Amino acid sequence: MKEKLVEISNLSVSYDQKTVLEGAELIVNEHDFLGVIGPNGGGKTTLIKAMLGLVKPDLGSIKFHVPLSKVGYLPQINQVDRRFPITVLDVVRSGRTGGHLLNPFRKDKSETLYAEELLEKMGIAAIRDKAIGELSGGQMQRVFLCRSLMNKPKLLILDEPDTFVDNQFESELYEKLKELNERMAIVLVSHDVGTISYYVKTIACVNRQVHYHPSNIISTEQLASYNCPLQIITHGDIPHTVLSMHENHDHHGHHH
Ligand SMILES: Nc1ncnc2c1ncn2[C@@H]1O[C@H](COP(=O)(O)OP(=O)(O)OP(=O)(O)O)[C@@H](O)[C@H]1O
Repeated sequence: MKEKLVEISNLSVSYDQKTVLEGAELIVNEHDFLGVIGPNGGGKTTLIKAMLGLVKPDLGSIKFHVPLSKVGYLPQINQVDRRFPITVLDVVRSGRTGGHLLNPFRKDKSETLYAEELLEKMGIAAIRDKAIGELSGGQMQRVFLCRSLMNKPKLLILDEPDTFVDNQFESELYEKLKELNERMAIVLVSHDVGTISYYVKTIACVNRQVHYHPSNIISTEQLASYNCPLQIITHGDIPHTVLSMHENHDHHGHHH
Protein backbone atom coordinates (compact mmCIF):
# COMPACT_ATOMS: atom_id res chain seq x y z
CA MET A 1 0.00 0.00 0.00
CA LYS A 2 1.22 3.42 -0.94
CA GLU A 3 1.24 5.95 1.80
CA LYS A 4 -0.75 9.12 1.19
CA LEU A 5 1.22 12.32 1.54
CA VAL A 6 -1.44 14.92 0.76
CA GLU A 7 -5.21 14.70 0.41
CA ILE A 8 -7.12 17.58 -1.06
CA SER A 9 -10.88 17.43 -1.04
CA ASN A 10 -13.63 19.69 -2.21
CA LEU A 11 -11.23 22.61 -2.53
CA SER A 12 -12.58 25.93 -3.77
CA VAL A 13 -10.47 29.06 -4.15
CA SER A 14 -11.42 32.44 -5.50
CA TYR A 15 -9.76 35.82 -5.91
CA ASP A 16 -12.20 38.62 -5.17
CA GLN A 17 -15.34 37.44 -6.93
CA LYS A 18 -13.62 35.17 -9.39
CA THR A 19 -13.71 31.43 -8.71
CA VAL A 20 -10.51 29.73 -9.86
CA LEU A 21 -10.89 26.29 -8.30
CA GLU A 22 -14.14 24.63 -7.44
CA GLY A 23 -14.57 21.25 -5.81
CA ALA A 24 -11.02 20.18 -6.60
CA GLU A 25 -9.92 16.74 -5.44
CA LEU A 26 -6.41 15.33 -5.47
CA ILE A 27 -4.33 12.79 -3.62
CA VAL A 28 -0.55 12.73 -3.73
CA ASN A 29 1.05 9.46 -2.66
CA GLU A 30 4.61 8.57 -1.79
CA HIS A 31 6.76 7.73 -4.87
CA ASP A 32 4.42 9.76 -7.10
CA PHE A 33 5.74 11.77 -10.00
CA LEU A 34 2.68 13.79 -10.83
CA GLY A 35 2.60 16.19 -13.77
CA VAL A 36 0.16 19.07 -13.34
CA ILE A 37 -1.02 20.51 -16.63
CA GLY A 38 -3.84 22.70 -17.84
CA PRO A 39 -4.67 25.81 -19.84
CA ASN A 40 -3.32 29.24 -18.91
CA GLY A 41 -5.19 30.60 -15.95
CA GLY A 42 -6.72 27.17 -15.26
CA GLY A 43 -5.58 27.31 -11.63
CA LYS A 44 -2.39 25.22 -11.47
CA THR A 45 -0.41 27.72 -9.44
CA THR A 46 -3.42 28.41 -7.26
CA LEU A 47 -3.76 24.71 -6.50
CA ILE A 48 -0.10 24.52 -5.46
CA LYS A 49 -0.31 27.67 -3.37
CA ALA A 50 -3.48 26.54 -1.64
CA MET A 51 -1.76 23.23 -0.88
CA LEU A 52 1.11 25.08 0.75
CA GLY A 53 -1.10 27.45 2.67
CA LEU A 54 -0.07 30.46 0.59
CA VAL A 55 -3.61 31.25 -0.51
CA LYS A 56 -6.65 30.75 1.63
CA PRO A 57 -9.35 28.45 0.28
CA ASP A 58 -13.03 29.36 0.51
CA LEU A 59 -13.92 25.77 1.13
CA GLY A 60 -12.45 22.30 1.35
CA SER A 61 -9.72 20.53 3.21
CA ILE A 62 -6.05 19.89 2.66
CA LYS A 63 -4.54 17.17 4.79
CA PHE A 64 -0.82 16.71 4.98
CA HIS A 65 0.53 13.44 6.25
CA VAL A 66 4.08 14.76 6.09
CA PRO A 67 5.32 17.75 8.07
CA LEU A 68 5.43 20.92 5.98
CA SER A 69 9.14 21.12 6.75
CA LYS A 70 9.50 17.99 4.60
CA VAL A 71 7.87 19.66 1.61
CA GLY A 72 10.23 21.38 -0.83
CA TYR A 73 8.85 24.15 -3.04
CA LEU A 74 10.23 25.81 -6.11
CA PRO A 75 8.05 28.83 -6.89
CA GLN A 76 7.48 30.34 -10.31
CA ILE A 77 10.62 32.30 -10.94
CA ASN A 78 8.73 35.38 -12.12
CA GLN A 79 7.38 35.61 -8.59
CA VAL A 80 10.87 36.14 -7.22
CA ASP A 81 12.04 39.73 -6.87
CA ARG A 82 15.44 39.75 -8.51
CA ARG A 83 16.31 43.06 -6.89
CA PHE A 84 16.31 41.42 -3.48
CA PRO A 85 19.92 41.78 -2.34
CA ILE A 86 20.81 38.20 -1.58
CA THR A 87 23.52 35.85 -2.76
CA VAL A 88 23.05 32.42 -4.30
CA LEU A 89 24.43 30.65 -1.24
CA ASP A 90 22.06 32.54 1.07
CA VAL A 91 19.06 31.76 -1.13
CA VAL A 92 19.89 28.07 -0.98
CA ARG A 93 20.52 28.19 2.75
CA SER A 94 17.19 29.92 3.32
CA GLY A 95 15.49 26.70 2.23
CA ARG A 96 16.45 25.12 5.55
CA THR A 97 13.93 27.12 7.57
CA GLY A 98 10.96 25.11 6.42
CA GLY A 99 9.05 28.31 5.83
CA HIS A 100 8.65 30.16 2.58
CA LEU A 101 10.38 33.32 3.67
CA LEU A 102 13.87 34.13 2.68
CA ASN A 103 15.81 34.08 5.89
CA PRO A 104 19.48 34.46 5.10
CA PHE A 105 20.42 35.58 8.55
CA ARG A 106 20.58 32.26 10.29
CA LYS A 107 24.03 30.88 9.85
CA ASP A 108 24.97 27.39 10.69
CA LYS A 109 27.99 25.48 9.52
CA SER A 110 26.26 22.24 8.57
CA GLU A 111 23.65 24.25 6.70
CA THR A 112 26.31 26.04 4.70
CA LEU A 113 28.10 22.80 3.92
CA TYR A 114 24.91 21.18 2.72
CA ALA A 115 24.01 24.22 0.60
CA GLU A 116 27.47 24.06 -0.96
CA GLU A 117 27.10 20.36 -1.61
CA LEU A 118 23.80 20.97 -3.42
CA LEU A 119 25.30 23.77 -5.52
CA GLU A 120 28.16 21.44 -6.39
CA LYS A 121 25.79 18.66 -7.44
CA MET A 122 23.81 21.07 -9.58
CA GLY A 123 27.02 22.21 -11.26
CA ILE A 124 26.78 25.82 -10.09
CA ALA A 125 29.29 25.97 -7.24
CA ALA A 126 31.12 28.75 -9.07
CA ILE A 127 28.26 31.23 -8.71
CA ARG A 128 27.76 30.80 -4.96
CA ASP A 129 28.64 34.40 -4.09
CA LYS A 130 26.76 36.07 -6.93
CA ALA A 131 23.72 38.22 -6.28
CA ILE A 132 20.54 36.65 -7.65
CA GLY A 133 19.97 39.71 -9.85
CA GLU A 134 22.99 38.71 -11.92
CA LEU A 135 21.80 35.22 -12.81
CA SER A 136 20.43 33.82 -16.05
CA GLY A 137 17.02 32.16 -15.98
CA GLY A 138 18.55 28.69 -16.02
CA GLN A 139 20.94 29.52 -13.17
CA MET A 140 18.06 30.96 -11.19
CA GLN A 141 16.05 27.75 -11.59
CA ARG A 142 19.02 25.66 -10.46
CA VAL A 143 19.51 27.87 -7.42
CA PHE A 144 15.85 27.55 -6.43
CA LEU A 145 15.94 23.83 -7.05
CA CYS A 146 18.88 23.60 -4.60
CA ARG A 147 16.90 25.72 -2.16
CA SER A 148 13.89 23.44 -2.37
CA LEU A 149 16.11 20.47 -1.49
CA MET A 150 17.65 21.96 1.67
CA ASN A 151 15.24 20.21 4.03
CA LYS A 152 15.69 16.82 2.34
CA PRO A 153 12.00 16.83 1.41
CA LYS A 154 9.72 13.83 1.12
CA LEU A 155 7.57 15.81 -1.30
CA LEU A 156 8.96 18.23 -3.86
CA ILE A 157 6.62 20.69 -5.58
CA LEU A 158 7.89 22.56 -8.62
CA ASP A 159 6.00 25.33 -10.39
CA GLU A 160 7.25 25.50 -13.98
CA PRO A 161 10.94 24.86 -13.32
CA ASP A 162 11.39 24.64 -17.11
CA THR A 163 10.58 28.29 -17.73
CA PHE A 164 13.52 30.37 -19.00
CA VAL A 165 15.83 27.39 -19.33
CA ASP A 166 17.62 26.28 -22.45
CA ASN A 167 17.02 22.90 -24.07
CA GLN A 168 20.11 21.30 -22.66
CA PHE A 169 19.39 22.28 -19.11
CA GLU A 170 15.78 21.29 -19.58
CA SER A 171 16.70 17.67 -20.18
CA GLU A 172 19.33 17.75 -17.43
CA LEU A 173 16.71 19.12 -15.08
CA TYR A 174 14.24 16.36 -15.87
CA GLU A 175 16.91 13.69 -15.51
CA LYS A 176 17.77 15.17 -12.13
CA LEU A 177 14.12 15.09 -11.09
CA LYS A 178 13.85 11.48 -12.16
CA GLU A 179 16.80 10.67 -9.92
CA LEU A 180 15.32 12.67 -7.02
CA ASN A 181 12.05 10.79 -7.49
CA GLU A 182 13.78 7.67 -6.19
CA ARG A 183 13.88 9.42 -2.82
CA MET A 184 10.85 11.72 -2.84
CA ALA A 185 7.45 12.26 -4.40
CA ILE A 186 7.35 15.02 -7.01
CA VAL A 187 4.56 17.30 -8.18
CA LEU A 188 5.59 19.15 -11.33
CA VAL A 189 3.60 21.97 -12.92
CA SER A 190 4.50 22.46 -16.55
CA HIS A 191 3.15 23.74 -19.85
CA ASP A 192 5.20 21.32 -21.86
CA VAL A 193 2.92 18.30 -21.87
CA GLY A 194 5.03 16.42 -24.39
CA THR A 195 8.21 16.69 -22.40
CA ILE A 196 6.77 16.05 -18.99
CA SER A 197 4.84 13.01 -20.11
CA TYR A 198 8.24 11.54 -20.84
CA TYR A 199 9.15 11.71 -17.16
CA VAL A 200 6.02 11.80 -15.02
CA LYS A 201 4.07 8.72 -13.92
CA THR A 202 0.63 10.29 -13.62
CA ILE A 203 -1.09 13.48 -14.75
CA ALA A 204 -3.52 15.94 -13.18
CA CYS A 205 -5.35 18.32 -15.52
CA VAL A 206 -6.33 21.51 -13.78
CA ASN A 207 -9.06 23.67 -15.21
CA ARG A 208 -11.24 24.86 -12.37
CA GLN A 209 -11.55 21.22 -11.36
CA VAL A 210 -8.77 18.66 -11.10
CA HIS A 211 -8.97 15.60 -13.33
CA TYR A 212 -6.61 12.87 -12.27
CA HIS A 213 -5.21 10.63 -14.98
CA PRO A 214 -3.47 7.51 -13.63
CA SER A 215 -0.98 7.23 -16.46
CA ASN A 216 1.57 9.37 -18.26
CA ILE A 217 0.04 8.63 -21.64
CA ILE A 218 -2.73 11.00 -22.51
CA SER A 219 -4.53 11.66 -25.76
CA THR A 220 -5.98 14.89 -27.09
CA GLU A 221 -9.41 13.25 -26.79
CA GLN A 222 -8.82 12.52 -23.11
CA LEU A 223 -7.63 16.07 -22.54
CA ALA A 224 -10.79 17.35 -24.16
CA SER A 225 -12.91 15.08 -21.98
CA TYR A 226 -11.13 16.48 -18.92
CA ASN A 227 -12.07 19.94 -20.10
CA CYS A 228 -8.38 20.59 -20.59
CA PRO A 229 -8.03 21.59 -24.20
CA LEU A 230 -4.28 21.72 -24.63
CA GLN A 231 -2.15 21.69 -27.66
CA ILE A 232 -0.10 18.57 -27.45
CA ILE A 233 3.44 18.55 -28.63
CA THR A 234 4.04 15.07 -29.93
CA HIS A 235 7.46 13.56 -30.10
CA GLY A 236 6.79 10.52 -32.21
CA ASP A 237 4.86 10.04 -35.38
CA ILE A 238 1.70 8.86 -33.67
CA PRO A 239 -0.43 11.96 -33.90
CA HIS A 240 -2.93 11.59 -31.08
CA THR A 241 -0.90 10.17 -28.27
CA VAL A 242 1.83 11.44 -26.07
CA LEU A 243 4.11 8.49 -25.66
CA SER A 244 5.60 7.44 -22.41
CA MET A 245 8.75 6.12 -24.01
CA HIS A 246 10.55 7.79 -26.85
CA GLU A 247 13.40 6.47 -28.89
CA ASN A 248 15.20 9.75 -29.14
CA HIS A 249 15.73 12.65 -26.83
CA ASP A 250 15.00 15.58 -29.08
CA HIS A 251 13.18 17.81 -26.67
CA HIS A 252 11.29 20.80 -27.76
CA GLY A 253 12.34 24.16 -26.58
CA HIS A 254 9.57 25.78 -24.65
CA HIS A 255 9.39 29.46 -24.01
CA HIS A 256 6.79 31.75 -22.63
N1 LIG B 1 -3.37 37.00 -6.50
C1 LIG B 1 -4.32 36.99 -7.45
N2 LIG B 1 -5.29 37.91 -7.44
C2 LIG B 1 -6.28 37.88 -8.37
N3 LIG B 1 -6.35 36.99 -9.38
C3 LIG B 1 -5.40 36.05 -9.43
C4 LIG B 1 -4.33 35.99 -8.48
N4 LIG B 1 -3.52 34.95 -8.79
C5 LIG B 1 -4.07 34.38 -9.87
N5 LIG B 1 -5.19 35.03 -10.27
C6 LIG B 1 -6.05 34.66 -11.40
O1 LIG B 1 -6.55 33.36 -11.17
C7 LIG B 1 -6.57 32.59 -12.35
C8 LIG B 1 -5.76 31.32 -12.16
O2 LIG B 1 -4.39 31.63 -12.00
P1 LIG B 1 -3.26 30.55 -11.79
O3 LIG B 1 -1.97 31.29 -11.75
O4 LIG B 1 -3.60 29.68 -10.67
O5 LIG B 1 -3.39 29.71 -13.12
P2 LIG B 1 -2.32 28.79 -13.84
O6 LIG B 1 -3.07 27.63 -14.35
O7 LIG B 1 -1.18 28.54 -12.94
O8 LIG B 1 -1.90 29.73 -15.04
P3 LIG B 1 -0.55 29.80 -15.89
O9 LIG B 1 -0.56 28.59 -16.73
O10 LIG B 1 -0.74 31.05 -16.67
O11 LIG B 1 0.59 29.86 -14.90
C9 LIG B 1 -6.03 33.49 -13.45
O12 LIG B 1 -7.12 34.06 -14.12
C10 LIG B 1 -5.29 34.55 -12.69
O13 LIG B 1 -5.31 35.78 -13.38
